Amino acid sequence: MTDQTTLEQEMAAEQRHLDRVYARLAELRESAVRAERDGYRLARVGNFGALVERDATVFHAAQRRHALDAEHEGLVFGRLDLRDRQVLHVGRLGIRDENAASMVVDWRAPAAAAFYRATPAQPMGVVRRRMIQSAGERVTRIEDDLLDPGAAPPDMAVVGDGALLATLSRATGRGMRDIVATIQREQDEAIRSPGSGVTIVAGGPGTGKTAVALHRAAFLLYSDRSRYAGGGILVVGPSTVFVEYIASVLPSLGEDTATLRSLGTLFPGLTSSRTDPPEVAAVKGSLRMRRVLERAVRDAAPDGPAELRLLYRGQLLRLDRRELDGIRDRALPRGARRNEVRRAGFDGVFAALWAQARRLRIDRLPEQRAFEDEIAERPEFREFLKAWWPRLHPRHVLGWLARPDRLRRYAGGVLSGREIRLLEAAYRTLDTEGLTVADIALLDELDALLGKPMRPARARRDPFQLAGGVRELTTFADRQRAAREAARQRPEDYREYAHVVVDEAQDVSPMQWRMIGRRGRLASWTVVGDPAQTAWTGDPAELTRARDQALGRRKRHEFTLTTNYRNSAEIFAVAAAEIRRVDPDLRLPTAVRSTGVDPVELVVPAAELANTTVAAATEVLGEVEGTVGVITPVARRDEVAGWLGTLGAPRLQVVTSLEAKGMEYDGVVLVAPSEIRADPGSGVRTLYVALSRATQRLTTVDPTG
Ligand SMILES: Nc1ncnc2c1ncn2[C@@H]1O[C@H](COP(=O)(O)OP(=O)(O)OP(=O)(O)O)[C@@H](O)[C@H]1O
Repeated sequence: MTDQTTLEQEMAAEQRHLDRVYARLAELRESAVRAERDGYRLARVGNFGALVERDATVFHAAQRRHALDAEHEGLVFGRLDLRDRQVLHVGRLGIRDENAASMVVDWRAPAAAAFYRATPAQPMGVVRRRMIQSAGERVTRIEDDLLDPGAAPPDMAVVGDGALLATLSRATGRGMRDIVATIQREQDEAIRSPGSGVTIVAGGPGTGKTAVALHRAAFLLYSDRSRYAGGGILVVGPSTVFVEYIASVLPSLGEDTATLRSLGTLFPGLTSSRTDPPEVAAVKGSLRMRRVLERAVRDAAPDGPAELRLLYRGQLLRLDRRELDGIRDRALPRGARRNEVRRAGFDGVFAALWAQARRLRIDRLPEQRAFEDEIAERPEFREFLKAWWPRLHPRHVLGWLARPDRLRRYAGGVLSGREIRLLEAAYRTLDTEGLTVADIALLDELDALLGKPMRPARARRDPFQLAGGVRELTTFADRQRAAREAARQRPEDYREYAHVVVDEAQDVSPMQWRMIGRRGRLASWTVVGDPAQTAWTGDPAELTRARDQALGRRKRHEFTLTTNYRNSAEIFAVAAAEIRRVDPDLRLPTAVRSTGVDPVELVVPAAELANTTVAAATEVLGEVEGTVGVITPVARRDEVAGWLGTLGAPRLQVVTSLEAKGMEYDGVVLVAPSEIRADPGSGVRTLYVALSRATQRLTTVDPTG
């Protein structure tokens, strides 16, 4: 127990430092605003010298002001007392006093690494590590670890009683929080792993994989801003619900240049959040679909003309279906892209008509060139060409799969009879229900196979080129600002990301790996996931192959996280028992927090499921301050949402067991868990995910019979 006076004295000392920091912050902000204003005035002079000077004022000032505004809350969260008596305060932002002495070290700077990594066994020169919590500009709590007692001066106080656990027990808001103040050593190692190559982070539920991935993105932006903000960082998550959940973490760390996308929104112009049943997703996600799609893109357009008939100088020129198919085949050698070789197809038609005209010995037949020009003038011939070899959008070709005869033709010998029937049933509702997330990867594949129709190259904008055409000297701040602009201006189908982060990677199908891989050819990667949570029921070897292909031969750095920070020990025990059904030897993380409250398990007659669910949700809403997730089998989502109406809005969210991937709620009501488990492919694993979403309360409601 810490004595009260010591605690008060230590808190007062930290408060004095914090006051100085905020006073300095106000000064910096004021001078940034002034500099920005003066800079604009200077720029009006318009000569080169003034522009260069503006460089040092406006850009720097605006960037600085932006950072100062973004990082106000919880600015300082740590302190290190080192063996050499030096004291470092660690925070969201680096700040120096008027004599350039450090008041706060940025958490991503090398000097701050010891804050996260030092242990009693390896103190890294740290005698005492202090965590500082604050609300607004007031210090509310401090918590010390004495790492090197032998080196501690006799008057060094050590105070506090478990700030990490206190942080973990706080209620969850709608969005994920950053963990910058409490990053743990094993997490820090993954966050600061080298920027190049592939960093793979594994670990069970709640071990902070997502948090690590996002903090790593912030770390990379700090360590090499021109590379990562310039080229861009793409963060891919499983669902729209998840992307909304994590969207505020990077901005809370002062970074807003990364692009966040769900797997259903990676293809430009078409999006989906609808999921297929796992056995359908396994077919759509299989690499064998590539062969099916290759066949489709070689096929005749369904409503295209069956033949060409043309009256030329009194004679009928005619190309029948077989001849037209032959011309298309020859114009489309393997690997050619249909939209890009239209010209070759048209040339084939001209050549066949010319040969026929010669065979028919048509009277006064002109030279070949003149013959072709004459035909090309005819509107009905031009209409024919457009209908016979239209410019195809991937969505057109995907629509062809909804015709059972075509699907069987494309998939015959590639997919099994059962798989074809599954696809047939799934695509029967394509026009009414729309695309699913798995279709988006197929569209992207089709896009690669079809190629883009030729269009004139557009001039690329130089993000550093400023108004007036003067390419100015660029400073760090200048580039940072340009990078932010570049992020905003990136085209929707941008593919040159410098870094790609893939979250919940265990659920990325082979076809989805191909889609993501196309966007990361030049990238280094961070891949996080937990194989035990996968809903993938297809061929695991295919999955590895597709993933390896996307990641290339880049050097891999692997990390495993071992502590579950999300679930109470009581809740995780239930989830752990579930996964042990299929994987008794799996190494599971340790849940660090106990609430003393066991999950509630209700089994009720089917007729009472609705009432019991509403009652359970009401009770859990009363027990926790933060969010409540009602997790349902996929088929029951709308029904359950109907039972609940607006209950608990906006704290309560209804999600399917598949949408629950990566999510976290303070309380969870899980509806019909045995229906989720009943899926023979991935049921148990999906249920394991659903059972491990809650931080404090879990109630399951199962219907009997
Ligand atoms: N070092 C930490 N300090 C405080 N909170 C942490 C820490 N690490 C993780 N957390 C919290 O634990 C929870 C789980 O983290 P996260 O969602 O990143 O885990 P995950 O490994 O991605 O989980 P899952 O695989 O179940 O989706 C989050 O609320 C996160 O903020």
